[in-house]
Amino acid sequence: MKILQKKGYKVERPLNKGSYGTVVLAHRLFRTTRYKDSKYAIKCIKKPSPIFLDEVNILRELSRYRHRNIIHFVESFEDHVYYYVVLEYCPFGDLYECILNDDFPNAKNQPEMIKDIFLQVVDGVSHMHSLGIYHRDLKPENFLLSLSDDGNDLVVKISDFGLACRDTTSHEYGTGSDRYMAPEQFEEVDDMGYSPRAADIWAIGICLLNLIFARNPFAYPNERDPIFADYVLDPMTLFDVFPTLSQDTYEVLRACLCVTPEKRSLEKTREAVIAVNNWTTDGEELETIVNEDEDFCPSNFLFDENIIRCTQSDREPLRTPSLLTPAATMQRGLLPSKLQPLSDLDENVSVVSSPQSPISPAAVNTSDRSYDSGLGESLKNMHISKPTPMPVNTKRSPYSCSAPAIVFPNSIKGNKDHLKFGRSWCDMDEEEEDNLSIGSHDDFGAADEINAKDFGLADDWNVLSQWNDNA
Ligand SMILES: Nc1ncnc2c1ncn2[C@@H]1O[C@H](COP(=O)(O)OP(=O)(O)OP(=O)(O)O)[C@@H](O)[C@H]1O
Repeated sequence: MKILQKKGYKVERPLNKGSYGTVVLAHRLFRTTRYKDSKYAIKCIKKPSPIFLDEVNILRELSRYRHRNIIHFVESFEDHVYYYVVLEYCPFGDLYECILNDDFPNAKNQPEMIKDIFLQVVDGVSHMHSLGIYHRDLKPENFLLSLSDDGNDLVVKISDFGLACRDTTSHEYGTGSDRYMAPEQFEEVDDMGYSPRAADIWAIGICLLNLIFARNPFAYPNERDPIFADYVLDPMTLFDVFPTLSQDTYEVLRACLCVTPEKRSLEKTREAVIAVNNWTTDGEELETIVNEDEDFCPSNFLFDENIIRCTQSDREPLRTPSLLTPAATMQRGLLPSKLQPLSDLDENVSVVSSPQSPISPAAVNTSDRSYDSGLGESLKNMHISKPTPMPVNTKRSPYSCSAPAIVFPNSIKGNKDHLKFGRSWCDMDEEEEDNLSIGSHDDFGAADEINAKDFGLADDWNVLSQWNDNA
């Protein structure tokens, strides 16, 4: 019995690959009141999984409220190889891809778009926090994009709750993704733990910079990263890292990227976002022109095929796989095999980097967390020497240059060895001979063979295919 077919799903194609498995697009073979949509995303998580049960429990709770900015969970089941998590399908992929593909009109010509997206992120995070749920891995890959029911609005959905927790104080350090982690979350400084709520607020501040500049400010939030060290001394050094950063944007960052966790506030962040007129200083003229000519309309943007590329299965794998900490994964024999292909990140980074962002492939060592945030490499390529630390209160240092390109190193997930996997919710009787159907049909019903290699989606999909062959 093929479990997906038995459950009423037919797999169309892989969508993307995360750290714990492959996400596929499936359509419903038959509709009922429960399954109103024709298409669903199914996250296939290879067993054993240290995150599955927590993720499903949290998704289940969140889905009771059907908040528009939180991904909707439909159901979960399993067979002997995989756990399956069925989610609403977000046809426009994730924010990471949009940023890298330059699908989003940048900050200067679509300021309202950035504002709209970011306010939705704030809304989703506020809702989650009001339920006592903290995400701990907020990053552009985990913001999916969909359309409102009337088709007029772009809707952001927060997804991937694999690292979410309910603890108001967490002691799981190094959980999340380096570039998005709050400093107190990155490594243990004292025995006091950290607030996952405040850590989420930091992460969305980094996401805002991604949205506006397609760059990350810090490789990791530690003073070994010279940009972060400068930032701790004086947050205004961000004006050097992002020379066109506007004062309005800086005011938003002051509310969410405070080094002191207690000073971060979602409410203040929201207020500051609402007050933004210009995200960058170089867009003021253009903004006026755009705003005069045309009202902002997300649906125009979304349906323009030349602008947006929806989720494509031929795209590159994710740049931000979330991992268990190396020691924990190796001990458990859980090191995801997709770790090895991460070296291809280097080539892709150079492709997607803007011309003024001279990060060379060699500059980004994804297997080693000791790389710097790229400024040193940038300076080397620009034939100028590395700057000495900036004096406090200097608004512009002599080394103004772009921040490193948005590159996404490994996420490090906390050790969840303690988790046990209950099976009460699943289909215990459907564990044999279950497999994925890999035949797909185009819109006209023509069968189409899926070739995993073409999609660049490595191991899991190959396993699924072989498994299907052997069935
Ligand atoms: N509901 C969905 N609709 C469309 N695409 C989706 C959906 N869910 C996931 N995806 C795609 O699959 C990717 C991986 O999903 P997800 O982040 O849930 O997996 P993961 O294994 O937990 O990844 P991570 O490495 O971030 O921990 C997403 O970034 C997105 O591109």
